[in-house]
Amino acid sequence: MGLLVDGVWRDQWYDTQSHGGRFERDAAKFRNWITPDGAPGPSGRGGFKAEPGRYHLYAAYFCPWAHRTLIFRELKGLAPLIDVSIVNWLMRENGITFAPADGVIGDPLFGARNLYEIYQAADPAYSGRVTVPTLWDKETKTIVSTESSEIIRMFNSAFDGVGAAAGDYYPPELRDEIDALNARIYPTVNNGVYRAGFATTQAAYEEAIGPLFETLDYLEALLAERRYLCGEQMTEADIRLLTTLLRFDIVYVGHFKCNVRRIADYPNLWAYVRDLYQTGTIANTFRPDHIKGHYYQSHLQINPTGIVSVGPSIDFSAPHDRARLGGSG
Ligand SMILES: N[C@@H](CCC(=O)N[C@@H](CS)C(=O)NCC(=O)O)C(=O)O
Repeated sequence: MGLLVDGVWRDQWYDTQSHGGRFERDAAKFRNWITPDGAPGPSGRGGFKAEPGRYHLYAAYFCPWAHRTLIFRELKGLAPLIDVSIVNWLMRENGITFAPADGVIGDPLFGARNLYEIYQAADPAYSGRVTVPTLWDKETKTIVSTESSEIIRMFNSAFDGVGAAAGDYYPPELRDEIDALNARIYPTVNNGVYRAGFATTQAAYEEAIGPLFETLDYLEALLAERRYLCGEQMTEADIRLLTTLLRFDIVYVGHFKCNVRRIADYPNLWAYVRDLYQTGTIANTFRPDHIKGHYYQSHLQINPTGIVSVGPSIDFSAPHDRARLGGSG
């Protein structure tokens, strides 16, 4: 676990001391966009035209942010267009690695052993965190983006003219609603579990736990009436929530102390997770062994023995009965 400083790897855990025990996530530094014609996107520079075979996605099964991109790659049928590497779940002194193991897909471009080598290839003087997902451009030999929320937007539409599957998960008429949901769910739920788990003071932990369960309670009520967060159509907001909910009972309840309630205690949220999990080929992207291995074995500050919990046993393929609320998933 560490970061690059002027292109040199340094093994170092997150600094919470200077923020009153709070975990504060660094903003992603590569923020370019793939667009249909290579014109610049909302941030960064242009020159990244959507073309089959041009881009490579470095992803992880363990990571909720990378998981979003893997799900979008499935939903949009992008596997034939965008190759993928899957990193090892263990994150220790060399950070994220390609150490061979079941489910790991190594780096075909550089034969890298560690993800930081990809960042050094993009910018030999890079300073900052080295994270998954990382989207690489083989043509200009640089990193396009390290921000999952933006990578899924690119995957949603940029490749539509070059062979992506149909489907718009950020349709114009729902954008305001999706943006509002994301604005609440990201800080309190997606990042909220990390703010609880990585807190190093009681106050910082409690500061995260309250809003986390308030939002889950709110979503539970919303999903009594609606099959998906925005109604009958599955959107980006659902996928962003799903990757956190899939990890909740298996790691966040125990490892991150998010144990006021389990997802299994919320009838609507729990059925909703099963519904989404059973949609299309989403289940192919879910590897609970990588997820549990990562959290319990990589965060030795929280779990110094590195022992991985055996339970709980959860059947995500059990019937969900959500089709009664409409929609087609
Ligand atoms: N803003 C990034 C966050 C990605 C992120 O933090 N990924 C974690 C794994 S779950 C990571 O790579 N951590 C390594 C580190 O922080 O050094 C995104 O959403 O794409």
